[in-house]
Amino acid sequence: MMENVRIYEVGPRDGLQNEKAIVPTQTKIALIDLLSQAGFSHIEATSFVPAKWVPQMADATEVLNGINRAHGVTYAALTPNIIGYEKALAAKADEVAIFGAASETFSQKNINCTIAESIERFIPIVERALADGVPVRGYVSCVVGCPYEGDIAPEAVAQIAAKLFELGCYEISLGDTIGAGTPEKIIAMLNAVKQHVPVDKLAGHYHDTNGNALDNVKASLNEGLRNFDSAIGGLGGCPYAPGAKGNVSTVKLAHMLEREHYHTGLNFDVLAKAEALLSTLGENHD
Ligand SMILES: CC(=O)SCCNC(=O)CCNC(=O)[C@H](O)C(C)(C)COP(=O)(O)OP(=O)(O)OC[C@H]1O[C@@H](n2cnc3c(N)ncnc32)[C@H](O)[C@@H]1OP(=O)(O)O
Ligand SMILES: CC(=O)CC(=O)O
Repeated sequence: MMENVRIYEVGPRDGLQNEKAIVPTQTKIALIDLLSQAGFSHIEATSFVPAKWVPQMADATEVLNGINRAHGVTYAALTPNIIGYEKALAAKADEVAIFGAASETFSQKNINCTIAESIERFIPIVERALADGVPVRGYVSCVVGCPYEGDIAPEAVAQIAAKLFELGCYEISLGDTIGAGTPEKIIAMLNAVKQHVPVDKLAGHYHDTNGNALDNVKASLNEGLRNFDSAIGGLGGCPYAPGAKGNVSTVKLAHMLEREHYHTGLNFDVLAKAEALLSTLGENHD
């Protein structure tokens, strides 16, 4: 029997946050509505961050209010602090994500605080969310390389992954933010993290800057991971990670997994329609 792999679609957030021209709210809604028909259990729809930090996500409330919610699909949003969490809750996000980093400099540039301060900031979010019955996912950025500090030690990743898991995140998504990973580096990082977080609570979130993302997924499958993030059209990047390119493309990832005899449950015809919609945006994707 084929084993299942869950693909967590992050295109509407991680993909669109880095588009140069502001994408109209109705286009974002149309994209999420299409993706909702593709068979994903989880779609990261938006993020509740100040517009001065990420202007592209300024319409987070309108996006969540405008979509047609499909049965069985969890619509998630990034929440950097309690203000973001309150807004996400008001807009009826089904799940929220807190996002830290294994690099001090990236933490400062991306969320304007140290790693230790970020943990203090996350505690009230997780407490509130768990009391409200809202699942919390935790991200660790820069799991192999940082655009400011270079190589990141696997133990630094393990430390923050462990903290986020202890706080109450149900899953830790390991972000190769700048696509610096190679299978060897990813395996070393995973071996450190697996000492602290069960492998079935880990997800791989690999950007494809250097074309290694699919090989990094294969290496992670060998290490026992069965959860991966991807973005439709290979969209993506982070405004605070210079040079970061798109996430691994959902279609490429799903095709590779099916070739390797894993079941994704995704409908390739619907994914093709979503990619066609993206082609109207004009840049940054394949
Ligand atoms: C690898 C990746 O792709 S990660 C995702 C991409 N990166 C991001 O989204 C960047 C996220 N970063 C941020 O959102 C910011 O750094 C923050 C919110 C975490 C911290 O920013 P700071 O400017 O230090 O926040 P601070 O708490 O000082 O608040 C500044 C102002 O923003 C407002 N604000 C704070 N948080 C939020 C929020 N979540 N939503 C809306 N407004 C907010 C405050 O009310 C305050 O407003 P005021 O100036 O009118 O008083
Ligand atoms: C929050 C993320 O988007 C993760 C990353 O790419 O570092």
